[in-house]
Amino acid sequence: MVLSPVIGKLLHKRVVLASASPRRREILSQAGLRFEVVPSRFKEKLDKAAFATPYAYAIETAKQKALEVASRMHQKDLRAPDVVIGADTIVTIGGLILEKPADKQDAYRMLSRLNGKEHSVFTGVAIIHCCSEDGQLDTDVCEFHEETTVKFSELSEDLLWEYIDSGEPMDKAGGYGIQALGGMLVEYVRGDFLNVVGFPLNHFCKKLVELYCPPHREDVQRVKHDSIPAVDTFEIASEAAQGDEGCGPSRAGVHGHTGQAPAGPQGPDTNGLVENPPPFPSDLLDLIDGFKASKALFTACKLKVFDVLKEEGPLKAVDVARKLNASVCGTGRLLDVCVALGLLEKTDTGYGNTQLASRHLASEGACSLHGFVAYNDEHAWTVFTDLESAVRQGPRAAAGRPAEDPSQSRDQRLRFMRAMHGLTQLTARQVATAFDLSRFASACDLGGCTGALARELAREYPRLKVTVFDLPEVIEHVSSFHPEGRQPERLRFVPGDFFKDDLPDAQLYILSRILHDWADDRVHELLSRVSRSCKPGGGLLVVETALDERRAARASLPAALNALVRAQGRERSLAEYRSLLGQHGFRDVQVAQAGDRLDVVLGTRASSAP
Ligand SMILES: O=c1[nH]cc([C@@H]2O[C@H](COP(=O)(O)OP(=O)(O)OP(=O)(O)O)[C@@H](O)[C@H]2O)c(=O)[nH]1
Repeated sequence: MVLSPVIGKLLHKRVVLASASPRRREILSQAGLRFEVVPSRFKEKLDKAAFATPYAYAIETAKQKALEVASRMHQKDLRAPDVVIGADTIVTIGGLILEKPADKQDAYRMLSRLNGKEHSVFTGVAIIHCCSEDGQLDTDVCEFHEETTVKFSELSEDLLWEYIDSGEPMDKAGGYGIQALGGMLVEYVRGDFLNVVGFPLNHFCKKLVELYCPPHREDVQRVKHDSIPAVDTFEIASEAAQGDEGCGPSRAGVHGHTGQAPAGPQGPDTNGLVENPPPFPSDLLDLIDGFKASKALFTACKLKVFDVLKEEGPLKAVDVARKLNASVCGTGRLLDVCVALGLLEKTDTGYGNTQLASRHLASEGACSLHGFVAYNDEHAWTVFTDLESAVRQGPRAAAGRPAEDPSQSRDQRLRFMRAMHGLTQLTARQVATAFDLSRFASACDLGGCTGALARELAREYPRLKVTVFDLPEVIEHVSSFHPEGRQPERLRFVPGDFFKDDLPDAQLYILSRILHDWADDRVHELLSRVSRSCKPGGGLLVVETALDERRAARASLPAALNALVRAQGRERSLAEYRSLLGQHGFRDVQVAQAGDRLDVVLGTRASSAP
């Protein structure tokens, strides 16, 4: 990936975004930057007439915003962050600078000015490197601006007022948000779109390259000879950065007001020539630390940090600690780590959940993965400590251990059900719609657990009747997963063992995340039972994470390792699933993907027995 080396330069630094703008926060976090948010208290009231150009005004405002945060943080802790980023977006038309409208009338004045015309959007950005020494704050400022041209269509008064009444203009420079409803006002954009939204990401990354990955010495010589800039595009420079001696993390590469890094040698060797240090292994360090990040996430979930903050956040560390009955120091550190991991946000008022955390890490909610996290913390974590012996001796080494049996105890069973419920809810829609299943009037989800997939199927296909068939000790707990009460009429739960009992009648059988739990002999036994129950023309839908080269390596890696540490069962490739269905009398086998982690295989029962 070309981009990561540049943003990666900031990964091991404490970075603060000195902005209250949710758009800036989103743009930077989507680019993979890890940072805290501390909105600036600098009043945007500089004398515009004192600046030679509109962008000089925007840059100065951005700089003052960032400096205010740096010095406030320094005064508070006598320790400033490593980097503070400030930005200011303005709109200019006919020599006038437009900022955020003060009220609706002001928004109307601005939008009327822009109506039917071209205008410029400038964002000034300041990247401030801080250093606290002997109680003194020392700063290095790198600043730049970006300009984008935007043309508005001819808009009616009614439309303008309708837009103003939507409330959208009020916190946006020039009184419109191009990324939302305001996009409808715009005829064309020339330049960086994200610059209009509030942060020129591309230019920012180029600046990081200049700051952290100064050109090779040879390139500098080439510049002299050819007059071609060594870092002429961000992509080229960042590619170079991957093997570049100039990518060290030290402040040595960070330079002052112009933002230009020196192109000189990095250090002499005995011949007076440059000794190139190896590239800094940021990705490797991240990998080494990866397990700590997982454990921090697991611990925060277990302590219900995300639940507390969802209900009562933002809260200071001391208040979170009190609610968790935990130490203030330990809680503070855990919260800061969660900020760095992008799970929490920190502002003046305290710590709050990111949207991701509220949605997926709090224990309640349709998209909660809290149960899945707990399962990984309490079960997978322990099982994976056996990875070394599984690798040395192969998966059979694990066969001496008791099978990974989620029905061992009531608590373990419930934990497993919670994990499966969260995971299935997250993917149910993608699975249900991977194929058009409307030709089936009835379906039976074998091992369908809490019915999360069955419910989605019933919702998606209004004439489909769905049976969930699972062990009695599983079915007994189903109601606790659907606290709203009654199940939909077309959904029923039947207790039974798919290896022993008659399978319920259905036109479509579903085995979702079941086959990988079983060794080959058991898979054949199960598929032949399904095949016998399924009438010609009926279907079998298999849902699994297949070991497949098509998928990005990362997504199928955990599955590959699961197969090693599990006492029985194994992951299979798509070709194997196809062949298994074929061997058991299913024809026209088709494959589809459900999201980036699941494969769905659908076969139709042939009329002749296999
Ligand atoms: O199309 C869009 N244009 C502009 C915006 C948003 O407008 C504001 C610009 O205001 P400013 O630069 O002063 O930033 P603030 O929001 O006040 O936050 P600071 O704390 O950084 O001063 C900015 O939020 C843009 O994102 C838009 O959303 N769309």
